[in-house]
Amino acid sequence: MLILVINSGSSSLKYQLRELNDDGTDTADPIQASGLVERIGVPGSGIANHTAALDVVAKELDEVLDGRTIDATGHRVVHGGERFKAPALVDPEVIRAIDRLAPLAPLHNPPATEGLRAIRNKWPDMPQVVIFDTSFHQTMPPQAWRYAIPENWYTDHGIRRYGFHGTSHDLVTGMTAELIGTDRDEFNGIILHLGNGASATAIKHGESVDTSMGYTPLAGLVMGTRSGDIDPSVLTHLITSHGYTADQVDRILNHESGLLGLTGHADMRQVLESAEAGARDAQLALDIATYRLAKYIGGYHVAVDGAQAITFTAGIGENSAPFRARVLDRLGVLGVKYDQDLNVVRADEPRLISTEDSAIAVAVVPTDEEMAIAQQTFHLVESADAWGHGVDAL
Ligand SMILES: Nc1ncnc2c1ncn2[C@@H]1O[C@H](COP(=O)(O)OP(=O)(O)O)[C@@H](O)[C@H]1O
Ligand SMILES: CC(=O)OP(=O)(O)O
Ligand SMILES: [Mg+2]
Repeated sequence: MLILVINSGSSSLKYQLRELNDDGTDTADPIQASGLVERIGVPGSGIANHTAALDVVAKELDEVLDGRTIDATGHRVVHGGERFKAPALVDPEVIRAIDRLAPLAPLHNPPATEGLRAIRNKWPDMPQVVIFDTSFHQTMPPQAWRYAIPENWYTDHGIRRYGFHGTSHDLVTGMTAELIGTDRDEFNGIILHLGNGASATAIKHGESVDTSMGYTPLAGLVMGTRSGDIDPSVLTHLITSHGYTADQVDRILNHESGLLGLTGHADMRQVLESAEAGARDAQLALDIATYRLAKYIGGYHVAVDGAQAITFTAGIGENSAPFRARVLDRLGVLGVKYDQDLNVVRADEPRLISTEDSAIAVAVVPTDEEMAIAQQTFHLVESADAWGHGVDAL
């Protein structure tokens, strides 16, 4: 089965065309094509919107497909609100529901529904599946997802913690349990997804019980360009006393803060290089980022009643031994011990970097959101087919 995976960002569209076996597993060479359309909606880029971006993708795919047809498309959708606790097969009502969630994710959900409609218009018979970043976190208990604000802000406006990167946290939870030889149902741990966006998730009995992102993906850890946690009064103060508009504050906290705001570099590699070269701002940025991350790990160790493993994943988590070392060096009080020789970049497979006598296992596990989306799309389309045949037979 050929599955197109679409990840619509606010100004970009990433895609992969993946080939799966009849049982839903990857073929030997699963990635048939992949690409990235950037600068969507940026004046002068020639790509006005996500519909135009999909025209570019369709042209690129035509050459690869060589007459074969795509069987289904799986879309990453950032916000599924409280409604979508699992992947869903797309119909017009589902698209409208995602549209209604747009106020919760103004940069992410509108491009996603534009993509859904564009594909429906281009390939009307192709099944589409939506997979939500928020779904995995719907198992959190209210003590983790409610904010201490008036109840009607939640009931009237949906203000609560949702959490993101769920596809990755879910996949990596299963892989970590397998790595340490525990049934997923019995696995308690902490997953650190550290990419451009970064989030930590507390896992109890294999499910999310807390996560560092909140109402939006701005909350929590220090990220490439996002501030993470900040006193909300800072925002109102900048607006009422320093002449900022709400839009400016929002843009600066999302796009000009984090590592970029502290050092001028959003990329962790550059921050580590400058710190090695003695730059004070880069050293401070690393201290802020690793100190905050270590505090989340300590908190989540409590939240899960004792973590069996701490897992690093995504761009920084998988590739940066120096960043991992700076975090782990802060966890001695928890009895965490790692092996410097194991803490190096190695082949793309899950592995432990802790010592035998570490109180908590430390793992590095490569995430693969596209693979997970393709597999979930496959299974939903297959079961819908089975259901469809069942209905026909009645
Ligand atoms: N070898 C490395 N050392 C440090 N950081 C790295 C390395 N390789 C990648 N990164 C970081 O990973 C980040 C991207 O992570 P990734 O998970 O690919 O992001 P996203 O999918 O959110 O775009 C980059 O900002 C970069 O700083
Ligand atoms: C939700 C989110 O933060 O996604 P990304 O890491 O892709 O920016
Ligand atoms: Mg990512």
